[in-house]
Amino acid sequence: MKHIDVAVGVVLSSENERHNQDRHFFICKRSAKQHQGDKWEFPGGKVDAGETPEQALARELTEEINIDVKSCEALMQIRHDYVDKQVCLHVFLVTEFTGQARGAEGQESKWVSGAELANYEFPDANQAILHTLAQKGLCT
Ligand SMILES: Nc1nc2c([nH]c(=O)n2[C@H]2C[C@H](O)[C@@H](COP(=O)(O)OP(=O)(O)OP(=O)(O)O)O2)c(=O)[nH]1
Ligand SMILES: [Mg+2]
Repeated sequence: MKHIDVAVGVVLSSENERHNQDRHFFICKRSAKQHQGDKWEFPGGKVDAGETPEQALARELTEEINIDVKSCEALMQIRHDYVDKQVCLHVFLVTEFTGQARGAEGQESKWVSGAELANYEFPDANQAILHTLAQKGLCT
């Protein structure tokens, strides 16, 4: 089966808020023709040959959502088997960036609160991300 490494950025709003619970997350909608199409995602993409996951993260977030990552931390790695593809997601928490996040490839995108994340359909592999964010008190 096809195996791919993917860099994924959980981008947190940089507003100077007092409570973690108030922080917002930037999410994008995958296009209908992509793998796991029409689902929402944390922006990111495939790690190219010769790239580290962190380098891929910076490149993909510039391409897809127009930001420059200034600070990030590794959150977790998730291996997941879809019927047609095996993915390893290298998930980072992006805590500082410059630029205005937007769907730079024409995709639908939005900032949502931690509580609102539950209202969006993500690929199955993302359950573990939402669980970890909840454990860290970043979403409910
Ligand atoms: N970006 C992203 N990908 C995810 C998430 N959850 C999840 O299972 N995936 C899977 C779906 C895809 O199989 C893979 C991402 O690959 P991709 O095809 O979007 O990579 P890419 O951005 O390089 O896309 P492309 O230019 O080839 O269309 O990871 C997520 O939250 N964000
Ligand atoms: Mg992508």
